[in-house]
Amino acid sequence: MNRGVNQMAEALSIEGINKVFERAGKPSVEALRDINLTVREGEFVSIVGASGSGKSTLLRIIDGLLPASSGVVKVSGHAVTRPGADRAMVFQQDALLPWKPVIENVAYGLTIAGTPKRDAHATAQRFIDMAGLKGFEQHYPHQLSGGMRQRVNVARALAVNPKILLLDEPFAALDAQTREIMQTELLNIWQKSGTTVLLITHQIDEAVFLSDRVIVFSARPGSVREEIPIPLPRPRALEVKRHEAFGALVDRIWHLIEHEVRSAVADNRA
Ligand SMILES: Nc1ncnc2c1ncn2[C@@H]1O[C@H](COP(=O)(O)OP(=O)(O)OP(=O)(O)O)[C@@H](O)[C@H]1O
Repeated sequence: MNRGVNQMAEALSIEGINKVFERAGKPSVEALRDINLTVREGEFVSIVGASGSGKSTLLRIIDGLLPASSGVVKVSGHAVTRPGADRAMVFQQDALLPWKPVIENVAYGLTIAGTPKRDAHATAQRFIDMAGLKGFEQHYPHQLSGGMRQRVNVARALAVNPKILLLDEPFAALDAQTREIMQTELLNIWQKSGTTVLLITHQIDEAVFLSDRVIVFSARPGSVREEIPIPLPRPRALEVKRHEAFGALVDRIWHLIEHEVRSAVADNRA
């Protein structure tokens, strides 16, 4: 498998998405305003923005878990109306089945879709190997570290061969060192699988390290404030974080959202 073959083809197209949450007896909440964004096949794109700027809401709309108030999301040209096998989501919280070993957790999406067990396990094994979990096939989630469990989650999401992998702060619960290791693991898996990735993160350095492009959201209602291309060469190793160009990109993005992050923090304190 190699990435970048179809870099010109659009994997995801978000067209004029608005989202207003109506609340009985309370003022409605405008979460997203006129979001327009396209992601090419094999591209790695991150969204950063202040807390409450609608990032998770957008990911849930893309996944088909939540309807938009207006606008359309298309995956490979087809409008999204509900969750589907062309999208897979990984959340911050562990979503593994505690009573199933790693191999069955990774194969789970395939078996419920009717894939014969032998084939499902063969595919699962491929992604277990890719995620560096060889030897842990028969371990149960409680026998794994937090970082390993998140790797199982990523392997499970990729095993169903989604067009797009949606990652909602997947490493937020991990300590700083494990998080950095997971970032490189994710890059390795992404390079090998060729999947299109849309990642939400609060960590600007994580977004810069991983992405081809970083989308900066304004404060609520969330809208695309700026798109920053990340021209750092690939493959990337953690050393790239020490380069001047890396620091300059992180600074630029931080300056774009600093004011909004500060006001979101002040709101939460009030
Ligand atoms: N079901 C809901 N009903 C009402 N308001 C909601 C609902 N879900 C989200 N919101 C509001 O929509 C806004 C956007 O929330 P969302 O969780 O998408 O932001 P976020 O950028 O992902 O935040 P964070 O970075 O803190 O996770 C917030 O003000 C939130 O309170």
